[in-house]
Amino acid sequence: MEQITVLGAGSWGTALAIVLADNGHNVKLWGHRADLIKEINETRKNEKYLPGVELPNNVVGFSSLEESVVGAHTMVLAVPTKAIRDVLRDLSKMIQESITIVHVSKGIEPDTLLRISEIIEEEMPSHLLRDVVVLSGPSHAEEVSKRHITTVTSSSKNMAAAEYIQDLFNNQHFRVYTNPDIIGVEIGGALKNIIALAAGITDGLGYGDNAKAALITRGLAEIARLGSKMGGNPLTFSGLTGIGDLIVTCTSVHSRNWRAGNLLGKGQKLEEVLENMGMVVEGVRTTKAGAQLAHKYDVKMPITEALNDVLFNGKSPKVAVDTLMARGKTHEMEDLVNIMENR
Ligand SMILES: NC(=O)C1=CN([C@@H]2O[C@H](COP(=O)(O)OP(=O)(O)OC[C@H]3O[C@@H](n4cnc5c(N)ncnc54)[C@H](OP(=O)(O)O)[C@@H]3O)[C@@H](O)[C@H]2O)C=CC1
Ligand SMILES: O=C(CO)COP(=O)(O)O
Repeated sequence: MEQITVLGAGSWGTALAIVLADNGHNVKLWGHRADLIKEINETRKNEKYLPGVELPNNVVGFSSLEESVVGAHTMVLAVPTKAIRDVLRDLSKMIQESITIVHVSKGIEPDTLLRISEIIEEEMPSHLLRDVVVLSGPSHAEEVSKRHITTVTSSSKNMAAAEYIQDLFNNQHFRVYTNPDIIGVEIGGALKNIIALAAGITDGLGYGDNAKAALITRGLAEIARLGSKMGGNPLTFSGLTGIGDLIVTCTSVHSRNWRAGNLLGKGQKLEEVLENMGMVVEGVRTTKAGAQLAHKYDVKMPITEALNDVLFNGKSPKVAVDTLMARGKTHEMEDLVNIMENR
């Protein structure tokens, strides 16, 4: 059994701490708010992020980052993407030996357009970083924490590291696959949040299941077009971290991205929506990054661009949908076929 540190005591960090604890590991769960950590240690609950869920005794909360990392050579990074650089900078000052970082965040950094594994490689001194692994897939924390059946994918440039993480997390409720395509896995996991926001918007506007199916399918087409051009394997997008995560995020009330989109579709302003959500809505930043990536790689991403106009350029959701539907006619598969032929 191992000593593992989970960095980030929100919904996902806490749910993954439960999975690891169920597998017999000793888990140190670090959160930057002392009151939340006190609640976790005194009540075995994290009511804000996972109401009603009891934490196993082998999950111990820490509000000191320094104390939380003692004795661990594997760390799960489960903070929102905008906090990752700060946490890594602090972390690198507190460890002496090299570690494996498993990141579970779904986003792309605007402007730098870096994937999370690239940010980790940039921020961590190379002598302190053994491997970077991403664990991603259709997995709402609310269900994982209740031990409902879930499947995810472990991916790394080093397959031995991906398999090590597969072994660490895999259990009867939480089945872990491996995939060597870290680019495809990270792009699928990040960009599905854009489509989930859009699916929430069409639901909020009162459109039905046909619109939802259209968004999931055409959303997948634009994610695969971009991801393939960035070097991802086109097949990855038909896997758990592609279509799998699109389905679960676009169709579930658990999804914060879907819920935020739904409120936008009903007429609320973005600032108001984010203020009331109380949890991270990764798709907002990632939409900005997605539109920048579409431009950089010269790939058509009409849904991403339409959402970018709604979020940042004041376009109304209804006008954005109308504009999408009024675009010139096109072939369903042509762009992806061209990209694959030119690889
Ligand atoms: N929830 C889910 O089902 C899943 C989430 N993910 C991904 O996991 C990542 C984390 O999301 P999730 O746990 O859901 O988010 P939550 O909003 O539930 O929790 C985020 C946690 O990170 C903390 N935090 C914020 N900023 C910092 C910082 N600078 N330093 C340290 N801690 C910080 C928050 O603290 P505070 O209380 O102060 O805000 C909060 O405890 C996201 O990228 C998300 O896409 C992936 C799969 C499933
Ligand atoms: O990534 C998730 C499920 O796989 C969680 O999605 P949200 O961040 O939209 O809640």
